[in-house]
Amino acid sequence: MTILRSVSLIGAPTDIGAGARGASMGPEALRVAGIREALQSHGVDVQDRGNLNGPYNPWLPPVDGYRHLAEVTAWNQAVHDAVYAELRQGRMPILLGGDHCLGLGSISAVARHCREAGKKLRVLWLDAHADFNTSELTPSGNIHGMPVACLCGFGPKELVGMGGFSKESPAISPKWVRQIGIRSVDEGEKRFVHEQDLEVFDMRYIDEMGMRHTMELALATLDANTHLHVSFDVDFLDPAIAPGVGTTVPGGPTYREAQLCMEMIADTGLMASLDVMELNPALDEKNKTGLVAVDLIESLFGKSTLMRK
Ligand SMILES: NC(=[NH2+])NCCC[C@H](N)C(=O)O
Ligand SMILES: [Mn+2]
Repeated sequence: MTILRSVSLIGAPTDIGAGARGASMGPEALRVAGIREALQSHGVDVQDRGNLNGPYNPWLPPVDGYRHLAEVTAWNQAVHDAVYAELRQGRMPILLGGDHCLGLGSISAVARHCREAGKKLRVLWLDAHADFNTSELTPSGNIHGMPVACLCGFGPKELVGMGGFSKESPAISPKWVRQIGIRSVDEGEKRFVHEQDLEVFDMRYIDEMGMRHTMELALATLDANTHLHVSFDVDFLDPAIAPGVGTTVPGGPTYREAQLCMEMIADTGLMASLDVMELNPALDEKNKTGLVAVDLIESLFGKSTLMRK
């Protein structure tokens, strides 16, 4: 039940899977917002591994339902390798995105590590979107709308196969995923989410049942042998507190709801890897969104805003 106290920051400065340019500046904005110092103040050993490299963004239209598939693959392979290397060293990788297509590289590395270590995996997907599109369903071709589907085996072989997985034996099962904060799902994508039985706690659910009950369910049935991965798309948050993202959707969790969400994750002591995705400084206001993201990450590492010890 101990949180890994050795963390490695991995920057992935690209917006290759997104529908707006600018998430490529996310890693630096998180550093400027003080992510390293914030974690250190909670006793975490932090190594900043710097930024990964990859192809530039050619900004082309989709081909066969995918935008920039070759470039997305190259970036994800770099992320996969870097995340996997940290896990092998017993360190906790924190991926600084970059757009959410990179969740594929990150989580496939986590899944590979768990498979080898005989660990169970639970993925918490904090997002406004389900990111469960396929090339047939996508309205945009933007691959940041597809990583969850790819991880579950539905996508191009370049992405589905990363880490030695395949359509027959994908990186994760939909059963391992809990999505929280969802409020924008495309029509075909919605059908597919139901078909695959993804467990989605959408905003209507959070409105009616509250964040506490939501997180109790999302974190139920974890045990000491579970690797908890958190994929935090900053657009999970209400745009009032987090305007600096490419695909804002109104009606997200408030500051307090988000804090409670993070604190309850921290209470499990099981978080072993994290993605912080989609921060877009070009759309932000004086790095306000970067700062709120860092504040919430502190809560994931046990900062309590209240009178708790
Ligand atoms: N990670 C994200 N911000 N995803 C947004 C996806 C938006 C939309 N569902 C699409 O497929 O284009
Ligand atoms: Mn997302």
